[in-house]
Amino acid sequence: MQSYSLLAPGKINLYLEIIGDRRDSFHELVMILQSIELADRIDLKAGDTQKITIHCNHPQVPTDETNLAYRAAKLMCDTFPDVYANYGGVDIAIEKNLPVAAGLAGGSTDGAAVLVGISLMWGLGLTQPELQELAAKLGSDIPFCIGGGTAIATGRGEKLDSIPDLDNLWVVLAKYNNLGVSTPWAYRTYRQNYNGNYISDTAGIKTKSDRVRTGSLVKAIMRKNGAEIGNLLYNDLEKVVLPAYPQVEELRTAFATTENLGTMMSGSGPTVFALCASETQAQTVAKQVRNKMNHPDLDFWVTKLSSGGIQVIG
Ligand SMILES: C[C@@](CO)(OP(=O)(O)O)[C@H](O)COP(=O)(O)OP(=O)(O)OC[C@H]1O[C@@H](n2ccc(N)nc2=O)[C@H](O)[C@@H]1O
Ligand SMILES: Nc1ncnc2c1ncn2[C@@H]1O[C@H](COP(=O)(O)OP(=O)(O)O)[C@@H](O)[C@H]1O
Repeated sequence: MQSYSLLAPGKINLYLEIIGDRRDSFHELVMILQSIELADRIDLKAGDTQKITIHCNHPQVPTDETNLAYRAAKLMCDTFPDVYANYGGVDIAIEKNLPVAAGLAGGSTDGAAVLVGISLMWGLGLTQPELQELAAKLGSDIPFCIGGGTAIATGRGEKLDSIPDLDNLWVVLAKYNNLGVSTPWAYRTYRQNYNGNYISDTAGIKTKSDRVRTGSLVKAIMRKNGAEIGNLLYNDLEKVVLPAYPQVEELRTAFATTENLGTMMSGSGPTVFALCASETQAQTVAKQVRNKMNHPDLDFWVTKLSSGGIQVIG
Protein backbone atom coordinates (compact mmCIF):
# COMPACT_ATOMS: atom_id res chain seq x y z
CA MET A 1 0.00 0.00 0.00
CA GLN A 2 1.25 3.52 -0.79
CA SER A 3 -0.46 5.41 2.05
CA TYR A 4 -1.19 4.91 5.74
CA SER A 5 -3.12 6.80 8.42
CA LEU A 6 -2.10 6.41 12.04
CA LEU A 7 -3.18 7.65 15.46
CA ALA A 8 -0.34 8.91 17.66
CA PRO A 9 -1.47 9.13 21.31
CA GLY A 10 0.07 11.41 23.91
CA LYS A 11 1.32 10.33 27.35
CA ILE A 12 1.27 11.54 30.90
CA ASN A 13 3.89 10.78 33.54
CA LEU A 14 2.33 9.11 36.58
CA TYR A 15 5.80 9.10 38.14
CA LEU A 16 9.07 10.85 37.23
CA GLU A 17 12.01 10.55 39.61
CA ILE A 18 15.46 11.82 38.67
CA ILE A 19 17.86 9.40 40.30
CA GLY A 20 21.14 10.40 38.71
CA ASP A 21 23.19 12.64 36.47
CA ARG A 22 25.00 11.03 33.53
CA ARG A 23 28.20 11.93 31.72
CA ASP A 24 26.31 11.99 28.38
CA SER A 25 24.43 15.12 29.59
CA PHE A 26 21.20 13.18 30.20
CA HIS A 27 19.64 12.30 33.55
CA GLU A 28 19.07 8.81 34.88
CA LEU A 29 15.33 8.40 35.45
CA VAL A 30 12.70 6.11 36.86
CA MET A 31 9.33 6.90 35.32
CA ILE A 32 5.90 5.37 34.95
CA LEU A 33 4.54 6.45 31.58
CA GLN A 34 0.89 6.21 30.63
CA SER A 35 -0.77 6.63 27.21
CA ILE A 36 -3.91 8.73 26.86
CA GLU A 37 -6.60 8.55 24.18
CA LEU A 38 -6.01 12.15 23.02
CA ALA A 39 -3.94 11.66 19.85
CA ASP A 40 -2.49 13.34 16.76
CA ARG A 41 -3.35 11.89 13.35
CA ILE A 42 -0.55 11.17 10.89
CA ASP A 43 -1.21 10.59 7.17
CA LEU A 44 1.75 9.15 5.28
CA LYS A 45 2.14 8.66 1.58
CA ALA A 46 4.95 8.01 -0.86
CA GLY A 47 6.08 11.30 -2.43
CA ASP A 48 6.78 11.94 -6.10
CA THR A 49 10.38 13.05 -5.62
CA GLN A 50 13.20 11.90 -3.26
CA LYS A 51 12.11 14.40 -0.62
CA ILE A 52 10.55 14.37 2.85
CA THR A 53 7.75 16.91 3.19
CA ILE A 54 5.79 17.87 6.30
CA HIS A 55 2.39 19.60 6.48
CA CYS A 56 0.80 20.52 9.80
CA ASN A 57 -2.40 22.36 10.75
CA HIS A 58 -0.80 23.92 13.89
CA PRO A 59 1.17 27.17 13.48
CA GLN A 60 3.59 26.44 16.37
CA VAL A 61 4.80 23.17 14.86
CA PRO A 62 7.88 23.48 12.62
CA THR A 63 7.58 21.88 9.17
CA ASP A 64 11.33 21.77 8.51
CA GLU A 65 14.02 19.21 9.38
CA THR A 66 13.64 19.95 13.13
CA ASN A 67 10.19 18.30 13.20
CA LEU A 68 10.51 14.92 14.92
CA ALA A 69 8.33 13.38 12.19
CA TYR A 70 10.85 14.64 9.60
CA ARG A 71 13.77 13.30 11.68
CA ALA A 72 12.05 9.91 11.98
CA ALA A 73 11.54 9.74 8.19
CA LYS A 74 15.16 10.79 7.59
CA LEU A 75 16.38 8.07 9.96
CA MET A 76 14.41 5.46 7.97
CA CYS A 77 15.78 6.80 4.65
CA ASP A 78 19.36 6.70 5.99
CA THR A 79 18.95 3.24 7.56
CA PHE A 80 17.30 1.64 4.49
CA PRO A 81 18.73 3.61 1.52
CA ASP A 82 18.02 0.88 -1.08
CA VAL A 83 14.36 0.61 -0.11
CA TYR A 84 14.05 4.42 -0.02
CA ALA A 85 15.46 4.60 -3.56
CA ASN A 86 12.62 2.30 -4.73
CA TYR A 87 9.81 4.18 -3.04
CA GLY A 88 10.53 7.85 -3.76
CA GLY A 89 10.01 10.49 -1.07
CA VAL A 90 7.77 10.57 1.99
CA ASP A 91 4.86 12.98 2.37
CA ILE A 92 3.69 13.48 5.99
CA ALA A 93 0.56 15.33 7.12
CA ILE A 94 0.20 15.97 10.87
CA GLU A 95 -3.20 16.80 12.34
CA LYS A 96 -2.15 18.26 15.72
CA ASN A 97 -4.67 17.50 18.44
CA LEU A 98 -2.17 17.33 21.30
CA PRO A 99 -1.05 20.65 22.79
CA VAL A 100 2.51 21.64 21.77
CA ALA A 101 5.48 21.86 24.22
CA ALA A 102 3.14 20.54 26.88
CA GLY A 103 4.94 17.60 28.51
CA LEU A 104 2.65 15.15 26.68
CA ALA A 105 5.25 13.80 24.18
CA GLY A 106 3.51 15.44 21.20
CA GLY A 107 6.55 15.51 18.92
CA SER A 108 7.80 12.13 20.18
CA THR A 109 4.55 10.35 19.34
CA ASP A 110 4.49 11.85 15.82
CA GLY A 111 8.06 10.56 15.33
CA ALA A 112 7.01 7.12 16.60
CA ALA A 113 4.04 7.03 14.18
CA VAL A 114 6.29 7.85 11.23
CA LEU A 115 8.66 4.97 12.11
CA VAL A 116 5.73 2.53 12.33
CA GLY A 117 4.06 3.91 9.18
CA ILE A 118 7.18 3.85 7.00
CA SER A 119 8.01 0.31 8.13
CA LEU A 120 4.54 -0.71 6.88
CA MET A 121 4.58 1.42 3.72
CA TRP A 122 7.97 0.06 2.65
CA GLY A 123 7.06 -3.53 3.66
CA LEU A 124 10.03 -3.71 6.07
CA GLY A 125 8.18 -5.77 8.68
CA LEU A 126 10.20 -4.32 11.57
CA THR A 127 9.34 -5.81 14.98
CA GLN A 128 8.44 -3.65 17.98
CA PRO A 129 11.93 -4.08 19.57
CA GLU A 130 13.56 -3.14 16.22
CA LEU A 131 11.36 -0.04 15.92
CA GLN A 132 12.13 0.89 19.54
CA GLU A 133 15.87 0.59 18.91
CA LEU A 134 15.55 3.07 16.02
CA ALA A 135 13.25 5.27 18.14
CA ALA A 136 15.86 5.57 20.93
CA LYS A 137 18.19 7.31 18.42
CA LEU A 138 15.62 10.11 18.01
CA GLY A 139 14.57 10.85 21.60
CA SER A 140 14.20 9.37 25.06
CA ASP A 141 10.36 9.20 25.03
CA ILE A 142 9.96 7.78 21.51
CA PRO A 143 10.48 4.05 22.27
CA PHE A 144 7.59 4.23 24.76
CA CYS A 145 5.33 5.98 22.25
CA ILE A 146 5.61 3.02 19.82
CA GLY A 147 3.93 0.48 22.14
CA GLY A 148 2.22 2.83 24.60
CA GLY A 149 0.02 1.55 27.42
CA THR A 150 1.49 1.64 30.92
CA ALA A 151 5.24 1.09 31.34
CA ILE A 152 8.14 1.59 33.71
CA ALA A 153 10.85 3.55 31.89
CA THR A 154 14.44 3.70 33.14
CA GLY A 155 17.83 4.82 31.81
CA ARG A 156 17.18 8.13 30.07
CA GLY A 157 13.59 6.92 29.57
CA GLU A 158 14.26 4.52 26.70
CA LYS A 159 14.51 1.23 28.66
CA LEU A 160 11.00 -0.14 29.06
CA ASP A 161 9.34 -2.75 31.24
CA SER A 162 5.66 -3.33 30.64
CA ILE A 163 3.25 -3.51 33.52
CA PRO A 164 -0.47 -4.35 33.22
CA ASP A 165 -2.14 -1.54 31.29
CA LEU A 166 -4.26 0.94 33.15
CA ASP A 167 -7.23 2.03 31.05
CA ASN A 168 -10.07 2.31 33.56
CA LEU A 169 -9.38 5.89 34.62
CA TRP A 170 -10.06 9.32 33.11
CA VAL A 171 -7.91 12.39 33.10
CA VAL A 172 -8.43 16.16 32.83
CA LEU A 173 -5.55 18.06 31.21
CA ALA A 174 -5.16 21.83 31.45
CA LYS A 175 -2.62 24.08 29.76
CA TYR A 176 -2.22 27.81 29.07
CA ASN A 177 -2.24 27.97 25.27
CA ASN A 178 0.46 30.68 25.17
CA LEU A 179 2.88 28.85 27.48
CA GLY A 180 5.33 26.05 26.64
CA VAL A 181 8.20 24.67 28.70
CA SER A 182 11.44 23.58 27.07
CA THR A 183 12.47 20.08 28.20
CA PRO A 184 16.25 20.83 27.98
CA TRP A 185 15.68 23.97 30.13
CA ALA A 186 13.81 21.94 32.78
CA TYR A 187 16.57 19.32 33.10
CA ARG A 188 19.33 21.95 32.96
CA THR A 189 17.69 23.92 35.77
CA TYR A 190 17.27 20.74 37.80
CA ARG A 191 20.97 19.99 37.33
CA GLN A 192 21.94 23.50 38.47
CA ASN A 193 19.79 23.34 41.61
CA TYR A 194 19.74 19.71 42.73
CA ASN A 195 23.02 18.19 41.54
CA GLY A 196 24.27 18.11 45.15
CA ASN A 197 21.68 15.43 45.97
CA TYR A 198 23.75 12.77 44.22
CA ILE A 199 26.45 11.16 46.29
CA SER A 200 27.81 7.99 44.70
CA ASP A 201 29.49 7.74 41.31
CA THR A 202 29.43 4.41 39.49
CA ALA A 203 29.91 3.76 35.79
CA GLY A 204 29.74 7.42 34.93
CA ILE A 205 26.43 7.92 36.71
CA LYS A 206 26.15 9.93 39.91
CA THR A 207 23.21 8.48 41.81
CA LYS A 208 21.14 9.14 44.89
CA SER A 209 21.59 6.57 47.65
CA ASP A 210 17.99 6.45 48.85
CA ARG A 211 15.60 3.99 47.27
CA VAL A 212 13.31 4.71 44.38
CA ARG A 213 9.70 4.78 45.50
CA THR A 214 7.90 3.31 42.49
CA GLY A 215 7.13 -0.04 44.19
CA SER A 216 3.88 1.02 45.87
CA LEU A 217 2.64 2.76 42.72
CA VAL A 218 3.30 -0.32 40.59
CA LYS A 219 1.36 -2.43 43.11
CA ALA A 220 -1.54 0.07 43.03
CA ILE A 221 -1.53 -0.07 39.21
CA MET A 222 -1.61 -3.90 39.30
CA ARG A 223 -4.67 -3.65 41.58
CA LYS A 224 -6.15 -0.89 39.33
CA ASN A 225 -6.78 1.03 42.55
CA GLY A 226 -7.43 4.59 41.38
CA ALA A 227 -7.40 6.17 44.86
CA GLU A 228 -3.99 4.69 45.71
CA ILE A 229 -2.59 5.57 42.27
CA GLY A 230 -3.76 9.16 42.70
CA ASN A 231 -2.02 9.43 46.08
CA LEU A 232 1.29 8.16 44.70
CA LEU A 233 1.72 10.47 41.66
CA TYR A 234 5.18 12.07 41.68
CA ASN A 235 7.27 14.37 39.47
CA ASP A 236 10.72 15.76 40.39
CA LEU A 237 10.53 18.35 37.58
CA GLU A 238 7.74 20.16 39.47
CA LYS A 239 10.57 21.42 41.75
CA VAL A 240 11.96 23.57 38.93
CA VAL A 241 8.91 24.31 36.77
CA LEU A 242 6.44 25.41 39.47
CA PRO A 243 8.70 28.09 41.02
CA ALA A 244 9.55 29.48 37.54
CA TYR A 245 5.90 29.50 36.37
CA PRO A 246 3.66 30.66 39.27
CA GLN A 247 0.57 30.44 37.03
CA VAL A 248 1.18 26.68 36.65
CA GLU A 249 1.48 26.34 40.43
CA GLU A 250 -1.80 28.26 40.78
CA LEU A 251 -3.46 25.89 38.31
CA ARG A 252 -2.16 22.87 40.23
CA THR A 253 -3.54 24.32 43.48
CA ALA A 254 -6.92 24.89 41.81
CA PHE A 255 -7.02 21.22 40.72
CA ALA A 256 -6.11 20.12 44.27
CA THR A 257 -9.23 21.82 45.67
CA THR A 258 -11.55 19.67 43.52
CA GLU A 259 -12.71 16.10 44.09
CA ASN A 260 -10.36 13.91 42.05
CA LEU A 261 -7.97 10.99 42.59
CA GLY A 262 -4.76 13.02 42.39
CA THR A 263 -3.17 15.89 40.52
CA MET A 264 0.34 16.44 39.08
CA MET A 265 2.27 18.21 36.34
CA SER A 266 3.08 15.94 33.37
CA GLY A 267 6.73 15.50 32.33
CA SER A 268 8.53 18.82 31.91
CA GLY A 269 5.15 20.59 31.95
CA PRO A 270 3.42 22.93 31.83
CA THR A 271 0.32 20.69 31.46
CA VAL A 272 -1.30 19.90 34.80
CA PHE A 273 -3.55 16.84 35.01
CA ALA A 274 -6.05 15.36 37.45
CA LEU A 275 -6.79 11.64 37.50
CA CYS A 276 -10.48 10.87 37.81
CA ALA A 277 -12.56 7.77 38.48
CA SER A 278 -15.12 8.44 35.72
CA GLU A 279 -15.88 10.69 32.77
CA THR A 280 -18.56 12.44 34.84
CA GLN A 281 -16.05 13.24 37.59
CA ALA A 282 -13.53 14.46 34.98
CA GLN A 283 -16.10 16.79 33.33
CA THR A 284 -17.04 18.19 36.76
CA VAL A 285 -13.38 18.82 37.69
CA ALA A 286 -12.74 20.56 34.33
CA LYS A 287 -15.79 22.80 34.84
CA GLN A 288 -14.87 23.67 38.44
CA VAL A 289 -11.24 24.51 37.63
CA ARG A 290 -12.26 26.50 34.53
CA ASN A 291 -14.68 28.56 36.65
CA LYS A 292 -12.21 29.02 39.49
CA MET A 293 -9.33 30.13 37.23
CA ASN A 294 -11.57 32.08 34.80
CA HIS A 295 -8.60 32.61 32.45
CA PRO A 296 -9.12 33.15 28.68
CA ASP A 297 -5.85 31.38 27.74
CA LEU A 298 -6.50 28.20 29.67
CA ASP A 299 -7.48 25.13 27.59
CA PHE A 300 -8.95 21.89 28.97
CA TRP A 301 -9.19 18.34 27.61
CA VAL A 302 -11.03 15.37 29.10
CA THR A 303 -9.65 12.05 27.90
CA LYS A 304 -9.29 8.44 29.02
CA LEU A 305 -6.14 6.53 29.91
CA SER A 306 -5.34 4.16 27.06
CA SER A 307 -3.73 0.75 26.70
CA GLY A 308 -2.54 1.39 23.15
CA GLY A 309 0.42 2.97 21.39
CA ILE A 310 0.63 3.89 17.69
CA GLN A 311 -2.49 2.61 15.93
CA VAL A 312 -2.98 2.10 12.19
CA ILE A 313 -6.45 3.34 11.18
CA GLY A 314 -6.28 3.19 7.42
C1 LIG B 1 10.45 15.15 30.40
C2 LIG B 1 9.96 13.94 29.63
C3 LIG B 1 9.26 12.98 30.61
O1 LIG B 1 8.60 11.94 29.95
O2 LIG B 1 9.00 14.22 28.62
P1 LIG B 1 8.36 15.61 28.01
O3 LIG B 1 7.98 16.50 29.14
O4 LIG B 1 9.42 16.21 27.12
O5 LIG B 1 7.17 15.15 27.22
C4 LIG B 1 11.14 13.18 28.97
O6 LIG B 1 12.13 12.85 29.95
C5 LIG B 1 11.78 13.94 27.84
O7 LIG B 1 12.01 13.08 26.80
P2 LIG B 1 12.25 13.63 25.29
O8 LIG B 1 11.32 14.78 25.02
O9 LIG B 1 12.21 12.45 24.36
O10 LIG B 1 13.70 14.22 25.45
P3 LIG B 1 15.01 14.13 24.52
O11 LIG B 1 14.69 14.74 23.20
O12 LIG B 1 15.59 12.76 24.57
O13 LIG B 1 15.97 15.09 25.35
C6 LIG B 1 15.83 16.49 25.34
C7 LIG B 1 16.82 17.06 26.37
O14 LIG B 1 16.30 16.83 27.70
C8 LIG B 1 17.35 16.49 28.60
N1 LIG B 1 17.11 15.12 29.13
C9 LIG B 1 16.22 14.29 28.53
C10 LIG B 1 16.00 13.01 29.02
C11 LIG B 1 16.76 12.62 30.16
N2 LIG B 1 16.61 11.41 30.69
N3 LIG B 1 17.64 13.46 30.74
C12 LIG B 1 17.83 14.72 30.25
O15 LIG B 1 18.62 15.48 30.80
C13 LIG B 1 18.64 16.57 27.80
O16 LIG B 1 19.15 17.86 27.98
C14 LIG B 1 18.17 16.39 26.36
O17 LIG B 1 19.04 17.02 25.45
N1 LIG C 1 5.82 16.84 15.44
C1 LIG C 1 5.98 17.81 16.37
N2 LIG C 1 4.93 18.19 17.14
C2 LIG C 1 5.10 19.16 18.07
N3 LIG C 1 6.25 19.82 18.31
C3 LIG C 1 7.32 19.46 17.58
C4 LIG C 1 7.22 18.43 16.60
N4 LIG C 1 8.45 18.27 16.08
C5 LIG C 1 9.27 19.14 16.69
N5 LIG C 1 8.60 19.88 17.59
C6 LIG C 1 9.22 20.91 18.47
O1 LIG C 1 9.35 20.31 19.76
C7 LIG C 1 9.03 21.23 20.79
C8 LIG C 1 8.44 20.46 21.97
O2 LIG C 1 7.13 20.05 21.63
P1 LIG C 1 6.41 18.72 22.13
O3 LIG C 1 7.09 17.52 21.59
O4 LIG C 1 4.95 18.89 21.81
O5 LIG C 1 6.57 18.85 23.71
P2 LIG C 1 7.14 17.95 24.89
O6 LIG C 1 8.58 17.62 24.57
O7 LIG C 1 6.97 18.81 26.10
O8 LIG C 1 6.30 16.72 24.99
C9 LIG C 1 8.05 22.22 20.14
O9 LIG C 1 8.20 23.51 20.66
C10 LIG C 1 8.41 22.17 18.64
O10 LIG C 1 9.25 23.24 18.29
